[in-house]
Amino acid sequence: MSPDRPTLTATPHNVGVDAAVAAARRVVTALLHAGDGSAAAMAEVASRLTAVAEHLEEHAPTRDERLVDMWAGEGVTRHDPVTGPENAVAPPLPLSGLPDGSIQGTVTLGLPYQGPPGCVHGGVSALLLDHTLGVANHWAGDSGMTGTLTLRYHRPTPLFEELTVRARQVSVEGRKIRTTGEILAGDAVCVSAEGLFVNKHLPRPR
Ligand SMILES: CCCCCCCCCCCCCC(=O)SCCNC(=O)CCNC(=O)[C@H](O)C(C)(C)COP(=O)(O)OP(=O)(O)OC[C@H]1O[C@@H](n2cnc3c(N)ncnc32)[C@H](O)[C@@H]1OP(=O)(O)O
Repeated sequence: MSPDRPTLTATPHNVGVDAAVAAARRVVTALLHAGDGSAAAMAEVASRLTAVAEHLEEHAPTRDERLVDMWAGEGVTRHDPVTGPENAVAPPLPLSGLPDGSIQGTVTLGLPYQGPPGCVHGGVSALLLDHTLGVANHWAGDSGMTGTLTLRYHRPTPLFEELTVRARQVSVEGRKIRTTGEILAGDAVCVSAEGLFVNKHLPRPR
């Protein structure tokens, strides 16, 4: 971690659930690459994946226990669908704080995130931006829930290329927090976002 670029999201471990989740992401991508035309023995693949799921389910805590556990830490989240190392849905997108108060991260998205041919799904872009704007608010000190998120899709966002996702808090007026952000491919802005967050927090499960 660079001292002038603090990491604002959980760092994945190479062991335990994080390592298993990294393998699961690889499986999701490999399945999509394989498709119906694959020569792989899909019935055997399905059987082995089902056995893995059953093993995990057998050894999991209850859902309520897990919810408490997920929210027990006071720092960054490990389970969210954008940055979380224990969430196989997350690409993941690691985020760092910049000296000017903004935050930024880079990510390369593959086939699981496709919308138009060869390009990122617009809803996935919205997910990345909503979360990044939210983390920018935490980093700035005033945070809340998304009230309104306005997106402009300037040009198709490419898969398989490094994207930069960045955001900054713009103003705080009473409970209303305004935040902006962008997704860029190289120097080109693909998607820009304006968010109106309202300072309100749901209680953590206990
Ligand atoms: C472990 C630590 C973790 C740290 C890192 C984690 C990072 C996580 C990042 C996660 C990121 C992901 C984030 C997520 O996924 S958040 C999940 C998605 N968002 C929601 O589910 C929110 C659902 N809505 C609500 O809960 C409430 O309606 C909110 C909270 C929005 C308002 O609440 P409340 O009912 O109490 O508000 P109020 O009526 O007293 O009005 C107050 C003021 O606000 C104005 N207003 C109200 N609504 C809207 C609106 N929709 N747009 C624009 N403005 C709105 C209103 O006019 C008034 O202004 P004024 O009249 O005073 O001028």
